[in-house]
Amino acid sequence: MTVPAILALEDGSLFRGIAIGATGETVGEVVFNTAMTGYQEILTDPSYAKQIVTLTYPHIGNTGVNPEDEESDRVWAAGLVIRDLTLTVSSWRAEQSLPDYLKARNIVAIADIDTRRLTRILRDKGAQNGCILAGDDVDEEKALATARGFPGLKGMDLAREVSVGETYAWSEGTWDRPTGHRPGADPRFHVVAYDYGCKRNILRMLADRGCKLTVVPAQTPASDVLAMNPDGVFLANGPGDPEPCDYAIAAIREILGTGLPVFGICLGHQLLGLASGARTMKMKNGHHGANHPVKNLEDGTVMITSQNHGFAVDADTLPDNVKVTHVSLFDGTLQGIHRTDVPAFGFQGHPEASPGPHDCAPLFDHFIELMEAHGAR
Ligand SMILES: NC(=O)CC[C@H](N)C(=O)O
Repeated sequence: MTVPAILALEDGSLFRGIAIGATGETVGEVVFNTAMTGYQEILTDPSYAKQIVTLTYPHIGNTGVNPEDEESDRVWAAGLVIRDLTLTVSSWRAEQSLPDYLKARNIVAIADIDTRRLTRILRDKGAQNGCILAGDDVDEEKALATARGFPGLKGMDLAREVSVGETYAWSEGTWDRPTGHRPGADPRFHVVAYDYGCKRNILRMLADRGCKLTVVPAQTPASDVLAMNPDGVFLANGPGDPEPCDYAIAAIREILGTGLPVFGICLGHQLLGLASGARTMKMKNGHHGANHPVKNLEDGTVMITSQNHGFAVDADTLPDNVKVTHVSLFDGTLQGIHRTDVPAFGFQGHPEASPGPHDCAPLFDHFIELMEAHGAR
């Protein structure tokens, strides 16, 4: 027995399909992600809070779900939109199938819709607010009104909502441990990581490189972080608009003033830009995928990167002490910055991948080099 579901966009577009997760209602900004793998990592990435994710890859569910692929302790995406759900994999135990995973976590999701048509609308008009209703009595007018009632992500501070409540220690590494360091054994650096919505693979990749991590809530004052005597400070990815996160911008500015090495990823990179005096802006489409080419302006090389952002640092607002290190070859937007006066840098993409290619892993090594140089002084 299939259960009906509808997706309504604020522009009035309607899509009729079937429910593959929980029944009920969800609302958020609808974005499309072009990655061909990694739906579980995408769903559990806290950066997707209040976003409904459309996967452009048409056939989803083939690989089931498993505990190793969780990027946080829950699903953060507000909903899921797919073309075609794999229903034929009979070998999955119930807890390993995508629909059961979504139902157990109360995530509303829709399948059997024309995701190409949806993606074209999002590409032409930019990210749209939308609503999925799933159940036997779905009401189109209600879905449309709910979509139009969503205020949009601009101006929304979500980092403080998704962040951890308590400080905790992290020492687990990745499964393949490319650097040969045994995570947790004889750490060389103490890194304090601001959790604005941190993905676990970032922490693992730092642990691989000899970092002992203390993960702190988004609103932790700089003085508390400095009292932990870190060798470097990491600024995590996270959801929402960076601009209203005034507590984070103030803390980062104070930390930058001490000359400690600082590394920011995605939201962390945007906050580093704001703390350095630049502005951020909302993009028309944003970048969500695992195949985005990014050029390193220092050596001319191109990396294929994993991306998930809807805001960006505005390249026209950079102060003199911030240089551009990377740009997107899709749309020319700013992808990386480095401060010229202090050892601080940020990257807009997701060098930890999960999902995605590993081309950007050397960015983690650069943070280690900055901490080595800082300690040697
Ligand atoms: N992955 C992230 O950290 C996303 C950053 C920010 N929320 C954006 O959409 O641009």
